[in-house]
Amino acid sequence: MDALSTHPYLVSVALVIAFSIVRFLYRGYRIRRQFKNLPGPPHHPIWGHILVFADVQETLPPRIHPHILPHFIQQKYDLPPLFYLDFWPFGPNLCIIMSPTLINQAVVAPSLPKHEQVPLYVNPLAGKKALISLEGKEWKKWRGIFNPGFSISNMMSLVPSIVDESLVFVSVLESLADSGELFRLDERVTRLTIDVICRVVLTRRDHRSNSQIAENEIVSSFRALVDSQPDAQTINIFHLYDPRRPIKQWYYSGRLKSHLTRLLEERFVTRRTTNKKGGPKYVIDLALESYFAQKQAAKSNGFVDKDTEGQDKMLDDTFMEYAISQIRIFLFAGHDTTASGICYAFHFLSRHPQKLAKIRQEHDKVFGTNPSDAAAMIKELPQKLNDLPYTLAVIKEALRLYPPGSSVRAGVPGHFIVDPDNGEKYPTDGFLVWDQHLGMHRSAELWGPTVHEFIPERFLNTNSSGQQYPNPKNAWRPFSKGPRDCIGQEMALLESKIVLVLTLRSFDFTTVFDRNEITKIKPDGTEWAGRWKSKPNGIETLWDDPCYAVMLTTSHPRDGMPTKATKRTLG
Ligand code: HEM
Repeated sequence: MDALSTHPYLVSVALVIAFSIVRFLYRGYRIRRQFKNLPGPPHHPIWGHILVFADVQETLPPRIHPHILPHFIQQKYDLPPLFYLDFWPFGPNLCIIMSPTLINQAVVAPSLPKHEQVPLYVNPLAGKKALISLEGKEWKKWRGIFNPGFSISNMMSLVPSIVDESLVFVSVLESLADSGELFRLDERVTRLTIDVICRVVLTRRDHRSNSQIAENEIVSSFRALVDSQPDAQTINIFHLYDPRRPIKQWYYSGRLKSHLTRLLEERFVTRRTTNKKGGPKYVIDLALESYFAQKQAAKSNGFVDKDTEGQDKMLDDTFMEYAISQIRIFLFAGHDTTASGICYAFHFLSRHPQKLAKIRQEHDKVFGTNPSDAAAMIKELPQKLNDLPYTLAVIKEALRLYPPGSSVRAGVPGHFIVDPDNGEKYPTDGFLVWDQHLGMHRSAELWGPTVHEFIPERFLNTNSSGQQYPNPKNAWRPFSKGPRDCIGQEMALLESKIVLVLTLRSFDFTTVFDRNEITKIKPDGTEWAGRWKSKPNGIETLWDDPCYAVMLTTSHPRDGMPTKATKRTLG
């Protein structure tokens, strides 16, 4: 009797396995072959670029953020500003672009669709309707609805609210300075940025989230969700495929949704009575106005939306679903990005006393020499924030050296990136096209020999010819460029300016990376403790700085930037 008739199931299973292996190998062969004539590091017929990645990582300190690696790969193999990396089967294959002219052909005109990795990562945190992963008409409609709230003119009207939240941060710093303790600056600033987002987007004075001084249901559910994301730097499959994760995410997502629903309903009822004419408009109020205006316009054109027909005077389910997703994405995309920029501004200034003196002088000039006058002045005349070119240059330089994020797109069949200098065409189909902000910001070819130095002056006098420090066109792009650029960029810049003005003249900051000291930091709700593991290479700095960016769900300064604050005595 043959095997087929005695063990039919076993034979079938064996055939399926054999077929899958052949398919896997054939796929691998085709993918590896794709790289034959593409620019990139030396390519191995079996390992692709996996060993290149491991080799370069070996020369770097622990836990560096993955978006720093392509820069070092490019340096080691002297690669052009567009190159490919083959990580199959461990991840999508990459088309890495570090040139403004080339990347604009993927994110500006045209703007390619987001890569499938974006919703995969974002949806558990923000739901399926978040702007960052929507496409086409749906994205356009909802971006249009939320744009007015984030416009610079509306943000200016919300400056007093941002100042109020920042003053809480100042009082937190005062008590930390009084105690003399070491604390994680990143955590304190992150709580501030969460409070600012909640305030600006959603809540009035009486509904402040106050996460800087107490626990808050929305903030704790949101942070539990963020913490539930898998650690991108582990290959431990028990962690990566932890079956408890979806349950945790479902639970916290549900809690967040019910809190936000209640707040939105309250806000809907009170907004007509509390919104003064010409007064500040919270982002959600303006979104509601745009939404109802769009609905009205559609109705006038004879279009009836069956799902929301008859709900003109109430919050309909469609608005609720999208609004909740947007609030969640604003919290997610806006909190630690802004915090990282502010922290690095503090850090670089503390390492460059002359630049610190220069920014303090600017604040004295615009707000007078008594630091405690500044808050009231900003509230009364928010336009004064436009008179701070050096402060803006400091923030831009901090975001240049450590951009918190980047942008990833899906290559499409038939779309090639064309090098205008030589007409060379580069395929995008099948690749994750990576708008590599850090690589671009750290390119000596673009920024000159001082590329790794903290020189805010490079963003001043951009019109003068023969500049000492080049500031190449479109090469500064922490917020990305094109139609899918960051909706919250004006808010992030305004908030950063306010925080620097309210703190720099009152405090000195020193970062401390002595391991013995770091272990003494009081528990602060963060996951840093126990995350540090020295590497055999003994390297603990990057670009001569221990405070490099690491990955903890998103980009953060290493160890949360352990800092000591001291009060300044003004003479
Ligand atoms: C320094 C602070 C910030 C940085 C560096 C930053 C960076 C970015 C980048 C690079 C993108 C493009 C992402 C992509 O293409 O996938 C983006 C998009 C986005 N950002 Fe920000 N962001 C910051 C602050 C904020 C704030 C404060 C908010 C809101 C409160 C926000 C909300 C968003 C949203 C909703 C998108 C998606 C926009 C769309 O696809 O239409 N961001 N941000």
